[in-house]
Amino acid sequence: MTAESPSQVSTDAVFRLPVTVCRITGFLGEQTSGALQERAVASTGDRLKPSMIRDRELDPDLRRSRSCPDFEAPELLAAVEDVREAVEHTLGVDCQYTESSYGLNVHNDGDFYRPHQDTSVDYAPRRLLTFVYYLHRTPRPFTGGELRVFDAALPLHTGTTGAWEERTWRDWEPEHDSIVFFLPTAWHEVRPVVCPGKDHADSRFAVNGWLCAPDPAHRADNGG
Ligand SMILES: O=C(O)CCC(=O)C(=O)O
Ligand SMILES: [Fe+2]
Repeated sequence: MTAESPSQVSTDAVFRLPVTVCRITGFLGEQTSGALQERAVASTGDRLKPSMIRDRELDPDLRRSRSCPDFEAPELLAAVEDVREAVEHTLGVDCQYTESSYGLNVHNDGDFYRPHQDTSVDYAPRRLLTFVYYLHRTPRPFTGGELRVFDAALPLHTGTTGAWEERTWRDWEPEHDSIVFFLPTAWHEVRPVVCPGKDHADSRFAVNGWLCAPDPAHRADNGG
């Protein structure tokens, strides 16, 4: 062993760590989730716009779905607040003084969202926690549409990164009335949806949002 190479670990070695996803099924119960599902189905026509990436760009190679940014789901937000502390403990994040932002995303036949992160240093850095709540008709009228969450790949030595093709992952079913929470830094994607009938009511509906650190510019005591 020489001073220059004290370790036998390859310079290409990569740590692969599972990313924690906190998933709750039967979250709102049959009646509340059914009512929310009906409101989601009723969001059609002009209310649905092609989904953007980074809140402002259309990129059909990266994301294909439609979104309703002004969808209201106060009962869901109240339930998220009820489990917030438990989720914080599980994921190791503090969201006590956060503000939420959310919208409805609709995936129909052939729709997808390629691997991405919900936050980065220069995009939406105030997002601290991602949540996605799923709604669909029963039995599930589509296949695919799993939420794929990639394991983290950390180089042991600076200068090497895990090759994208060698990534490992876990898929989560977008089951009606289930919700997942994960850190917005996690790499994730929506697998392509197969919904042969193409009926809007048969879509994969998801209320997707974030708990965000407050913007200092909006503080009530700002400047005081
Ligand atoms: O619908 C999902 O499962 C995830 C959606 C998503 O990743 C996003 O909107 O940023
Ligand atoms: Fe995302």
